[in-house]
Amino acid sequence: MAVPLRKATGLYLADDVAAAVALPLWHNSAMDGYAVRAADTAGAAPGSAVELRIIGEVAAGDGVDPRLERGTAVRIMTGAPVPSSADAVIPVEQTAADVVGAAWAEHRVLVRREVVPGAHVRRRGEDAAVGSLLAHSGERLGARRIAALAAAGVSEVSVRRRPRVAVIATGAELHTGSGPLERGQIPESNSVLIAGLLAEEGIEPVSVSVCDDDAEGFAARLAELAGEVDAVITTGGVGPGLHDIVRIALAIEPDVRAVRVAVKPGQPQCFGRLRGGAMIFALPGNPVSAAVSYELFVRPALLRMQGAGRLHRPSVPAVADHGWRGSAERTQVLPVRIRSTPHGLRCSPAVDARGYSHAVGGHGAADGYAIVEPGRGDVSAGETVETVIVAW
Ligand SMILES: Nc1nc2c(c(=O)[nH]1)N[C@H]1C(S)=C(S)[C@@H](COP(=O)(O)OP(=O)(O)OC[C@H]3O[C@@H](n4cnc5c(N)ncnc54)[C@H](O)[C@@H]3O)O[C@H]1N2
Ligand code: MOO
Repeated sequence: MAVPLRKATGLYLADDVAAAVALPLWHNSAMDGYAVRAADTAGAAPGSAVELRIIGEVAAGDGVDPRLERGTAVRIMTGAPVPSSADAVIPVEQTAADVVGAAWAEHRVLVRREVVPGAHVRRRGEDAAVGSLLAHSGERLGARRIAALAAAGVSEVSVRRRPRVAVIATGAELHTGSGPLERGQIPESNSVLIAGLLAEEGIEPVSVSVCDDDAEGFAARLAELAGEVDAVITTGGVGPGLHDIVRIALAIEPDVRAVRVAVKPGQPQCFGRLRGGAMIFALPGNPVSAAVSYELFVRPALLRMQGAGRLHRPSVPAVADHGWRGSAERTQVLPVRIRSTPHGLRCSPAVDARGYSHAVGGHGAADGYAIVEPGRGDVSAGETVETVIVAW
């Protein structure tokens, strides 16, 4: 879909974008000074100044093109078009004026240094030629890229639309109101987490709801959403428990699989496509498991739906400040605090590595995750691990 450039921040390009005009648009001055013919400054030196006659002035925004004859100069300001008959600019500081004490000359300027052709001239197209590609399909339109396109005369871009996403947190224990917590109740946080993670990607969920462990009500809500949205993200209810209604409701879906992924935390999940058309990402209820699963599986899928060229964040090595217990058979994804030092990144566990799928508090202080491959065993202080920074 085509959108005005100024409304496209955070969206992904559907097409390559070429410069509509050259950058810079025309030869222009890099300095406040005098436009000259470089040849006219031949022999100029501190002891033997060359005098040039001033025939005019060009300020930024002026459309004039004064014609320089031999031995003449034009006052010119930064960004103004260099007269077609000039080939260099001399900064005002490298000249002397015809009035004692004045910075700028009125009629004649004294030049005390030779200049070469092209000096202080920003050449047409030196940054980008007309028609050259400034952005490519699949790239995210950040502020810098948008500014580049605006400068190159682009006013509209073709982008992929953001996916429509619904979020449902499930669990009879979840308390969303402001009243007192009864025994067995906990404040609901997963829908806040998932809606927030979506917002970080620029996606405003079309609906966010919290559902108690009523299997029929959940199935009905899911059927309703399946035809309306591109993806449904649920949390909780995927374990083998008696009340794990998400797993139970999804069992009748032919294109949804219940899996146990080899990641700690985040084992039980259900993924696939609902009969109504939407993708379903049924994440485990433990808050850190839900966050890790979103990062590993949901975020890349949502980026893919938008045609993004980069699906994964870069992983960066960091040295462990403190050791921790590893995970024998599964890939361990450990919330870590990360700090930058003159010798590189350092990391330390933000949670107790022995068990943290529930540790929503420590997870909140994490800057990223350490990704420890299966079979590596415990990580000792001083060892290097790969980390992915998710909040900084
Ligand atoms: N017998 C077994 N029990 C469990 C297994 C297993 O394999 N066998 N797996 C464990 C693992 S690992 C996980 S993860 C969980 C997955 O269970 P569910 O997806 O059914 O999650 P719940 O039981 O609904 O909740 C787990 C935990 O998280 C809290 N929670 C859930 N939703 C929210 C929310 N929206 N906001 C805040 N906190 C939430 C919930 O209170 C539980 O403490 O199963 C294990 N058990
Ligand atoms: O594998 Mo569960 O998702 O740890 O907590």
